[in-house]
Amino acid sequence: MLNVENVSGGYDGERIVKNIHFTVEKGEFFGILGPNGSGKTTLLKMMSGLLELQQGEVKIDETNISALTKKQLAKKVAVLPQLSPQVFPYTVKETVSLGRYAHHRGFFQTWTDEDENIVQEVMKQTNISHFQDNSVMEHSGGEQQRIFLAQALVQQPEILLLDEPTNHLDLAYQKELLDLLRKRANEEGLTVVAILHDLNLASLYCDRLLLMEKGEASAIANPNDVLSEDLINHVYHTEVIKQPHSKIAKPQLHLMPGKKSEREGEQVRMDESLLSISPERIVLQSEQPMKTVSSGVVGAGIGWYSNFVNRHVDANYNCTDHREEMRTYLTHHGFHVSQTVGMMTAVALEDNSHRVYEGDGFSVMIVVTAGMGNAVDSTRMNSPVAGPVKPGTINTWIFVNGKLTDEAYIQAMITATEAKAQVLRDCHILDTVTKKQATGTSTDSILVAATQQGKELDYAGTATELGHIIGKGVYQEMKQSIERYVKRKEKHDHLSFN
Ligand SMILES: Nc1ncnc2c1ncn2[C@@H]1O[C@H](COP(=O)(O)OP(=O)(O)OP(=O)(O)O)[C@@H](O)[C@H]1O
Repeated sequence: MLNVENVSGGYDGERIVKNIHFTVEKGEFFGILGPNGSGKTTLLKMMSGLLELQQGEVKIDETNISALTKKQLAKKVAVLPQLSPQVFPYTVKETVSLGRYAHHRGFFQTWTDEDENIVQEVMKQTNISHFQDNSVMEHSGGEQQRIFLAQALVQQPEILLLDEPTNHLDLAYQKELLDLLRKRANEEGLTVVAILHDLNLASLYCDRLLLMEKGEASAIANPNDVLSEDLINHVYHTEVIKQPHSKIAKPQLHLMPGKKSEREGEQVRMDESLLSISPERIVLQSEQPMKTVSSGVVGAGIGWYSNFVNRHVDANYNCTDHREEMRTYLTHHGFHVSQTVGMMTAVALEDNSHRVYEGDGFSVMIVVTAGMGNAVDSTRMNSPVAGPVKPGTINTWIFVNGKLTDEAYIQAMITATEAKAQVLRDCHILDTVTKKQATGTSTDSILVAATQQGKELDYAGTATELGHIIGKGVYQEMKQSIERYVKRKEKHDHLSFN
């Protein structure tokens, strides 16, 4: 266990680091963050015994490090300093081997098999074996970083102190180095203390973080608490947005770039002139990407998209990989798949219904295509919905010219779904199997997209103007579209009958 007890210190009597107090447990990965000049390196130098303390103590397992000889300390603590431009003309292997110094008794003690095995193993782990006979001077900053990390690891310390270890490393090596350190921490109980500038990497790898500000500890806690928008904004004087990582329970911070021009952020256009409707597809192309939450065939989930395509497919459309087929279709028709949300429907697109609804400082455009072939009661108890599904689906598009919160996106979906159930009730649409009231169809899709410009719209529940417009608008457009669908079907059935 490493104890940093009320430590203060600096250079030439000046106090740079002030009253820092924390404990790092065996096997813990502890990160030190802070703006340039906040005292991180000075603190690390004091923890490694390189810089004398003005006040306080640094202890390893209750022993003050000032009571240890250099060699005793080197067996316990290894340091990877910031990369120095000055390197000596040794080979890579010689440089790494210097890390074994603490384990040799006499100055001229011979090199043992154990030393060789450890050096070879660590060089393999840090991926430097293949250039072990080259001079260190021939290597790039990133390669030198790995060489000096290997030197620290062959020292087999209990505690590893690293000053910006991922500097100079490309993306893959940053991940590899941090994976390696975390594995050693978990499996071998190596205690890792690392100064990191990348707050997102710190979030992914560190168990706890110390955030320094002007030589003092601004926070010591788990990454979720330290990486709060307010704290980071306060310490770095920079606006960040905190979001969860999409795959694991770790926070990530997004920077907000400054405006490109004064015009950026002005209200953007969102009206029917952006829509083009043909029997083959309905397309909305916006001038700027919109933040979209959708259940489309392509572009589903959360993302920023500028093309929205509702494609007509034949009633007998059957494809083993409909996502891939849809991507091919979009590409073939000139849409960049990465910028497009794509949906499918077998209903006649002429029967769509759409309109722009004006709110106070914002607008909403709603576009609906509706078919009832798979009408279903979602509360059906006995028989699950099973294929083959007949073509016929409700695709609902809601475009908001305004700035929505995540909460508003979710509420918009709730409001739209409630409106859908009401339309189906009023249109007497029944579940095709149970003949009870239908609440939707088994293949419905929805998208809510917002320009994220203009008026801030925090909520979209029915108590708000936005919610009211969505509820009313979805009801009206969907009802219109269903009535057109029903009329066409009656005409078709009548013709087939005759
Ligand atoms: N050898 C030194 N002699 C005198 N002052 C120093 C010395 N090293 C650093 N300082 C000063 O101490 C303060 C803290 O520096 P330190 O290197 O600890 O900050 P840091 O948080 O690691 O910064 P960075 O993120 O830029 O690496 C700075 O104002 C710096 O100028």
